[in-house]
Amino acid sequence: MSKPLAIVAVGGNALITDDKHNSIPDQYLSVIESVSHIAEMIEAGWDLVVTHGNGPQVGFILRRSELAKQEVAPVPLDYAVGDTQGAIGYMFQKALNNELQRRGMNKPVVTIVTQTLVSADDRAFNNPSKPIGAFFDEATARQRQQELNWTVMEDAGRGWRRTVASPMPQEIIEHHVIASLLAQGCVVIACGGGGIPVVRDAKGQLTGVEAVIDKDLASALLAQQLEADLLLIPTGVKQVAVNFGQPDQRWLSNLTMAEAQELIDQQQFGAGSMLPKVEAIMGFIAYNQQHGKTGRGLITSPEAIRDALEHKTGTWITP
Ligand SMILES: NC(=O)OP(=O)(O)O
Repeated sequence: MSKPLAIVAVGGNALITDDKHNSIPDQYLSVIESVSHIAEMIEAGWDLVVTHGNGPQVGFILRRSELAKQEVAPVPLDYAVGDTQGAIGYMFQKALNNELQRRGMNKPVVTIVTQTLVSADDRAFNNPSKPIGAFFDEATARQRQQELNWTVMEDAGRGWRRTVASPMPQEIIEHHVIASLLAQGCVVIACGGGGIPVVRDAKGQLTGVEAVIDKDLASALLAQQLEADLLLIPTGVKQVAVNFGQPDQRWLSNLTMAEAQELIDQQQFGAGSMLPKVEAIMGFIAYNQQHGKTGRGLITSPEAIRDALEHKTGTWITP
């Protein structure tokens, strides 16, 4: 009997504990911490694809490129996404290799440069809404907007950031390769930063485009294409809450699709924080409902994954 398959989608922000700890070695320490929980799932019998965000990191690459523009040619955004797939994938690959070896598990780990198909007509290209890079105060963000032609926005109460276009993912181009590697017993790291956004012309040729895809949406699409049993989105809290941060805050163990939609309509989930996670999982569940599949969705913190899989905590989203 084949093992159950989980897609685990780790956020790029989760690798950066605060703005004083955003160096590559600091990020690697965060990766080491998160892979210990991921390795527990592998030990418990799951096949795994680890996907990851790249919001802060891709912004850092663009900023380095901007600062060095007198000396070296700039990095186009699709290549910057590719750069983050390599660098963050390397962190997860190395840390997972070491953690599995420490646990006596001989399992290959591999990172796949992943392209994600988007539509050239996606209206997101006219409305840059994906925050990337560092957080600033409003005055600094506005200054960069004027001087460097950035688009900027306030990000979920945490500060101001640069924004780029974030079109809807339509297809994970390499999903058959990922499935084949899973069948060979590999742990696969894929869809980094939501995948490198590409468009396909009438002759089937792919061209990279300047955007950053939401990693939760790309992970949900990959979960559909691989017919995964679980889409797991680790985040900063053990459970989703209603009235988050208020005296009447209430943690949720289970959310049906109808309940989740009602809470979205009540604007209970923050744009750019819990909302995209809930919506991504709802998209996965809706696809499963339409196609007679049973895959489920779970939101919890990395350290609570084991308990959440035993339904002791976490928020499960179900039909
Ligand atoms: N690409 C992406 O969604 O990255 P973050 O999760 O880091 O924002």
